[in-house]
Amino acid sequence: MPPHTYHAPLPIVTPQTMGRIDAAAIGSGIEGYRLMLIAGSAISACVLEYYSEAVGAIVLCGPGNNGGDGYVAARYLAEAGMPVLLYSSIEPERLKGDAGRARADWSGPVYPLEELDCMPGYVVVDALFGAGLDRPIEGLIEETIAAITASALPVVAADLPSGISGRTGQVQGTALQAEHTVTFAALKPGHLLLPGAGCSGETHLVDIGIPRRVIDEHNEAMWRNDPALWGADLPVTGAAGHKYTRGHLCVFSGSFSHTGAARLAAHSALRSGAGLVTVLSPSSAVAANASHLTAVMLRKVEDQSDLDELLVDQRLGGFVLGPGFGIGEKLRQFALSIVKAGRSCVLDADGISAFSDGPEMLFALCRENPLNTVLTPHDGEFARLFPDLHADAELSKVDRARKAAERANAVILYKGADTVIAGPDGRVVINNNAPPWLATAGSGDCLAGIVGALLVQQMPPFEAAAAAAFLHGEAGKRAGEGLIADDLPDAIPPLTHYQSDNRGRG
Ligand SMILES: NC(=O)C1=CN([C@@H]2O[C@H](COP(=O)(O)OP(=O)(O)OC[C@H]3O[C@@H](n4cnc5c(N)ncnc54)[C@H](OP(=O)(O)O)[C@@H]3O)[C@@H](O)[C@H]2O)[C@H](O)CC1
Ligand SMILES: [K+]
Repeated sequence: MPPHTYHAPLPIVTPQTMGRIDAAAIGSGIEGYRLMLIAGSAISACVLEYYSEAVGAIVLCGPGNNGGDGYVAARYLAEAGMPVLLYSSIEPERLKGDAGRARADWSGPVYPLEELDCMPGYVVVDALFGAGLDRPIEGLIEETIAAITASALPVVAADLPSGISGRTGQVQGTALQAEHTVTFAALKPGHLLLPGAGCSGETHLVDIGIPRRVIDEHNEAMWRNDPALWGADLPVTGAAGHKYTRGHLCVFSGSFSHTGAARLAAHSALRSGAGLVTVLSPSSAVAANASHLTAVMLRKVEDQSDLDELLVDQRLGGFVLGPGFGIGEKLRQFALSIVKAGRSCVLDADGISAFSDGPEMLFALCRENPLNTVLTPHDGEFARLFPDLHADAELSKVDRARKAAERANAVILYKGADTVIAGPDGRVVINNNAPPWLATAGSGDCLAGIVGALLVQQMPPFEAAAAAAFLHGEAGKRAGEGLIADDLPDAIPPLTHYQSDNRGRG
């Protein structure tokens, strides 16, 4: 298969920055109302494409420019011959600026929201709130959302489903569930972070005429995960390559009854291109591991002196520590000596929980040996390691991951259906290719193995973590619904499929 050529990764911006982008575009001579006309026409086009059989459209307009988009969409839908019923949450005379102009250009009746009747066969256009939502929805609009939800009418949202914070993806009081969301110029975190991602349905990103240059000037170092970000950093196996040039990864096994996790990670690592993979096993588990391993090698590592001996071999480029290992002093000492030795280290599962009571020494060592460590917490593990960040309701998952990466001096791969990867330098990607059935026992062990494999193949850790999350998602899709973790390693796609020359990298 030929390598993909990607133009550019999709930037993600917060609604606050989007406001600045709008202002900059308008300041450079682009007329604001023109942006609204294109936005409204895109919403109308979405309705006509997906709901051409609808009896009509119920358009709900709010107090700001999101409502303005609704008036424009209503006009285009009516011009296309679709019956339109338009309801406003405020007296229409109060609309100002571009939204006021959009209202003036709408020649049909405007009904107060109180009169809304969710008639069967209609499609709802939600233009109540977009980027400007800044507090919980209550009162009449809350009741309206409840009525639409109860009616099960399909919803097309303008910019964001009303009630979803574009910055955090969190529900502000209550929120509409859209089948389609039409957004403008750039994705917002709320389209990709849960629960906003789920409420958005299918998200359509529309170019409304804001130059890419203006968006790039306001970039927040945040992208949707995409091979365009890391395709050029994927390891290339040249004709002269041999197994040592492809890196040697070691994966620690747990004790006798906890060996499967390490083997899943090890198998995934080999499938992700590591030249050699060795499972490091305590004596009690050597027999159990030996009976299951073929291409993966096996070595006894019982205690610190065994590990010290191993660390003398510079060819052992990286370690995966945590899956099935057990929480305790042994894990902490192993982790600290690996990081101290300047080796790549993926700390997963118990490898994270073991530091709940005092991660400072680990974080300090990571500072001395930057670009070596990747932490892969799920939400519970994140809460154990960064309780203050986890408890801060003001922070989005992106904010939490960023602050954690900065504090830990390590790459944070914050797992979930909306996995966020953050580097200590502030870069962030949000991954959105994981199918729901990827959430299965052992899936995280496979992911840790993929990260480790890419690290020992000399991929920089932020790119390695982002690529691993993406490959893991693709493997989940390839293995299909009903997969178990044992299926995942063999479903990892070939890396060459995603190699690129990175022309799009900004
Ligand atoms: N991105 C683009 O390029 C374009 C986007 N457009 C659309 O414009 C909106 C953003 O418009 P804005 O007017 O800034 O904000 P909203 O329409 O989302 O909200 C309007 C006001 O609503 C009030 N508010 C906020 N939360 C609540 C709440 N929970 N209950 C009641 N009222 C609420 C708030 O005003 P206050 O004075 O009451 O504080 C908001 O200011 C964007 O999403 C796009 O759809 C343009 O079309 C141009 C191109
Ligand atoms: K909306």
